[in-house]
Amino acid sequence: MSSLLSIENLETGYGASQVLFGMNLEVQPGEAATLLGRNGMGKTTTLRAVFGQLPAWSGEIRFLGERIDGQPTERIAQMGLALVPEGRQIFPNLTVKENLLAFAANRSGRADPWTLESIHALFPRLAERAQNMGNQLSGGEQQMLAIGRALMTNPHLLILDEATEGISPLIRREIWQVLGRLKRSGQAILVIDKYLNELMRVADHHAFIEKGRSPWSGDNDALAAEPELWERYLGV
Ligand SMILES: Nc1ncnc2c1ncn2[C@@H]1O[C@H](COP(=O)(O)OP(=O)(O)OP(=O)(O)O)[C@@H](O)[C@H]1O
Repeated sequence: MSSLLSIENLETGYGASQVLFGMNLEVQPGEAATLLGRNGMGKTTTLRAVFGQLPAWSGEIRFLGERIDGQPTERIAQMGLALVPEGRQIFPNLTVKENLLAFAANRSGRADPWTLESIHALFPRLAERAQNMGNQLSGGEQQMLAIGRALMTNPHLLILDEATEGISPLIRREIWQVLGRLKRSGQAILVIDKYLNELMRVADHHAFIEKGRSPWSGDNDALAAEPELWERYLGV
């Protein structure tokens, strides 16, 4: 099976400051994968490179088998890669409904593409809030909207940076349930978060990042069998 997303020996950084030193990461079709690591290790930087927001200094990034390093962000998004960014980046002056419709497209050519109705069924709170402006939402509601907006592009791969950071426990639980449902429906997901127990319930495959390198990757059973890894790379 060829990987959906594959990062090989990626090096990049900001100006003279190198952050990634040969990063590797793979996400397979239909898989829920995680990228785990302490603050400042290079998770967001890896995503910036994937989305063409930072140039790769060396190494290769492939999506659907095609080289995407060096491609513009818009082209990468159109191929069916969707990001729920840290900070969510909801349009504050558009309604919830307008936010959901802003990028609606069937980029993966799904037979049953997401609609406003199916997003509302997934997150009933968004139906209640349909006419509210983006800036009238709680952090958790904004995150639901950011996920809904990404799904409305019908991506091959949904990537979430800090999926549940700063969100109330109740909505956090709802977001984990939704991610579990998406995964069971066959949606490929790459998720960054710090809640390891929840990540292990939702995801099949895990990769650690430490100082811009990837020292370990493996499946749930392998991660569960090596709790010393959690201490070493996450400090938990
Ligand atoms: N725009 C930037 N300019 C310069 N350095 C940056 C920039 N963004 C991040 N860095 C640096 O790059 C390193 C990796 O940051 P990155 O945001 O990728 O880490 P992270 O693993 O996502 O952690 P966090 O959870 O704190 O976001 C850090 O040392 C950070 O200070």
